[in-house]
Amino acid sequence: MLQSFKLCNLVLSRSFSGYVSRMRYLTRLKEDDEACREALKSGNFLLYHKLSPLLRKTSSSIYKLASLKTSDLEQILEKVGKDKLFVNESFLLGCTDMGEPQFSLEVGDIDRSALEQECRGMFVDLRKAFFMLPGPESPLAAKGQALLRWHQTNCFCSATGQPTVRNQSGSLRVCHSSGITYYPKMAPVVIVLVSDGSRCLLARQAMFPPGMYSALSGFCDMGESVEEALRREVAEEVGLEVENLQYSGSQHWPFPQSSFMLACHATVNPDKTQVNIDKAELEDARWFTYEEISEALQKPPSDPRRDPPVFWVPPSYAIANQLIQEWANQQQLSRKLHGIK
Ligand SMILES: NC(=O)c1ccc[n+]([C@@H]2O[C@H](COP(=O)([O-])OP(=O)(O)OC[C@H]3O[C@@H](n4cnc5c(N)ncnc54)[C@H](O)[C@@H]3O)[C@@H](O)[C@H]2O)c1
Ligand SMILES: [Mg+2]
Repeated sequence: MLQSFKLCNLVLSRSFSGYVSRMRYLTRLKEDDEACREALKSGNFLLYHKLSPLLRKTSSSIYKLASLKTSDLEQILEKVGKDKLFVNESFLLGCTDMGEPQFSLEVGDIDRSALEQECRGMFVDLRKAFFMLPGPESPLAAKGQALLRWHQTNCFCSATGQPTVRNQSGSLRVCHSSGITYYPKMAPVVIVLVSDGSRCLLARQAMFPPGMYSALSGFCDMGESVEEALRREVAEEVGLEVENLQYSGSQHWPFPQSSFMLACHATVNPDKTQVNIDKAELEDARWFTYEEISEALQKPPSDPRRDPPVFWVPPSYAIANQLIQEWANQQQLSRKLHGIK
């Protein structure tokens, strides 16, 4: 069985591009428990302590996700008094560009400082880790946490109350009593940057850090399209009617519990820009000029413990930042065309 699996992978990697063979390999690992157990023997593991990922400082003093090989992880587990079979509790995350499988493992029931010492790293709250990690590592850290959280909160069938059982990869859980299969879920959220042609509309919730304003956002209701959700959210939160919706991109967002952010641009009639804020949702919503936005994009987020609350926008790992950046680029281009400095 294993031999034929390896042969099959070899044939795949010769006949397809690297990307296609990696995706086919992952599909196989998701569906085939034995193949996944085998992959655990040569995996890369991200560790989480009560959902905080393990980071390590590199020789060039930047922080990266600590990725442990199977043999290293087994040795560490034995040193902290845990059976090395604990590795099998990991969940499949993906694979590296070299085709090595990646897993996440929750180690919250092991002594944190002993683990940090053995791993030469530290467990960091995910929100803080986002500020410390290089750009491409944040989505992986978020995915690892989201998958662990989903399994921790879906141990029982909502129809029967009976325990659900995971497959080896962690791509699903089954209730053997009802036969229901549960798959990891994300809640769709629309996020929209509204423009009146020369200004953009940003808002803040009372829970945001002082001074931070972001694009309008909201969870999609059951049965809604992205376009419907977006028009409704803007109407509800600031009392405006948007038009010209344009898709920009998407992002998995681990807070509060795995959202799927769908980001768009939209415009309003420049004669109808009076905002009427829903104070239950938002503390403030304001129109910002190109000058205010480009200044905010150039400065790092302020530290609320040190700085007075000045206006700033979400950092680059948040899709709100992408929307704001795109709007600023578009404004810059149109100002150039019209000879405005
Ligand atoms: N990545 C980014 O750039 C970015 C930017 C803005 C918001 N966000 C995320 O988008 C999420 C939603 O934005 P919002 O707060 O403006 O939404 P919102 O305007 O829909 O208001 C949130 C309220 O909606 C209700 N709600 C409905 N469905 C929900 C669900 N599935 N899960 C939780 N609450 C639900 C709750 O009462 C909640 O208090 C936020 O939690 C935030 O983490 C991400
Ligand atoms: Mg909202």
